[in-house]
Amino acid sequence: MQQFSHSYPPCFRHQFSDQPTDELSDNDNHHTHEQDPLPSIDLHQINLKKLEEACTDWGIFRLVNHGIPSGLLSELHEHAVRMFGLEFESKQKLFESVPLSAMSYFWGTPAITPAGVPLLALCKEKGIVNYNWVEGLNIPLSQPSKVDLVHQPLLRDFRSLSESYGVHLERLAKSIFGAMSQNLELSEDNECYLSPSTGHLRVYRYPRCCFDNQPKVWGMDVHTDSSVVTILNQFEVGGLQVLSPKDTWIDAKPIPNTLIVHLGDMMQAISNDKYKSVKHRVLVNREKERFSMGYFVFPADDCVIRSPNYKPFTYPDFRAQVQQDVKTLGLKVGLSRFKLNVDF
Ligand SMILES: O=C(O)CCC(=O)C(=O)O
Ligand SMILES: [Fe+2]
Repeated sequence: MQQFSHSYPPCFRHQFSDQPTDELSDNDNHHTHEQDPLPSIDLHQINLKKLEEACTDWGIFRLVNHGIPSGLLSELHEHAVRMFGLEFESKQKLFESVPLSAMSYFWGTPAITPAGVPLLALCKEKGIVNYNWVEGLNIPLSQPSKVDLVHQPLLRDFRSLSESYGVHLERLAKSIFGAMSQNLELSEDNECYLSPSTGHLRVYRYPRCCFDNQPKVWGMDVHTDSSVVTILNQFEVGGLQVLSPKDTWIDAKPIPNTLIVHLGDMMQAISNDKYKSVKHRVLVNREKERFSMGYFVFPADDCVIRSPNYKPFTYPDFRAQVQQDVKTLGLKVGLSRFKLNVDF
């Protein structure tokens, strides 16, 4: 067994015996020069028409000229590599010693409660592998600096880098939402549809996965995000796929100095289904670990979403329904739970 696999949760270790190689795999595709199929939006000069098309047809776009210093992104990457690379048992202990409001650690599922606790204990040692091949850190950005991490320098520095990154993400989310509101002609009464205080960051490591044949294992299986928007940074290794307007899966490759913006379920509801909450998934990689970071932002808790296709509802109503469905059915049903005139 590889030595570095000791940083993996035990359920990610057992298939793991060969050497990593430097060859590029199919989804390690950041150096290919094919044309990027995703629509691209320039934050310096948002073209409203192009944005409208991207939101209506795709529900996802690539953001260029975002103005986040590349040094900040590479520092975040280095810290993530160090933190996830700690031996699993000490990593667990480390995160147990800090309040969930500062940071929480999870693996096997991206579904966690608002407090940061995984919703499902999916990691089975034997039998069908139905957990996602991912480890993550959840970092709420709402109460910056209130948490005392003085005795944990690695986490303290990471938290502080995350807060600096959060300031940029808030700026980006506000600009993008502002432009979408203009296109949708939303009134100023709808300002609560985007509440930066709900923002949180998820940092992921997708461990190498050596399943050759079946069962099919996902880094993250097909889903839509519940957010208004998600702003994603992928480091070096690809694997993210999105459902295109033609209903085919396409690679959303890591391209340096660009971010990926997903529209989430809340944005689809706010736009009364004019905009799409994009379906996406993450492939596993045999040769390389993958790191990514997603920022998720939601409506204010007491903000009622009113759209003709939907019963009035708040984001906490939606989240509670998702959590119940994940617990009882093992999957998120999503927006159709809140639509008018839908039979279950
Ligand atoms: O890691 C990625 O590229 C995507 C993560 C994602 O889809 C999510 O956290 O909802
Ligand atoms: Fe997602």
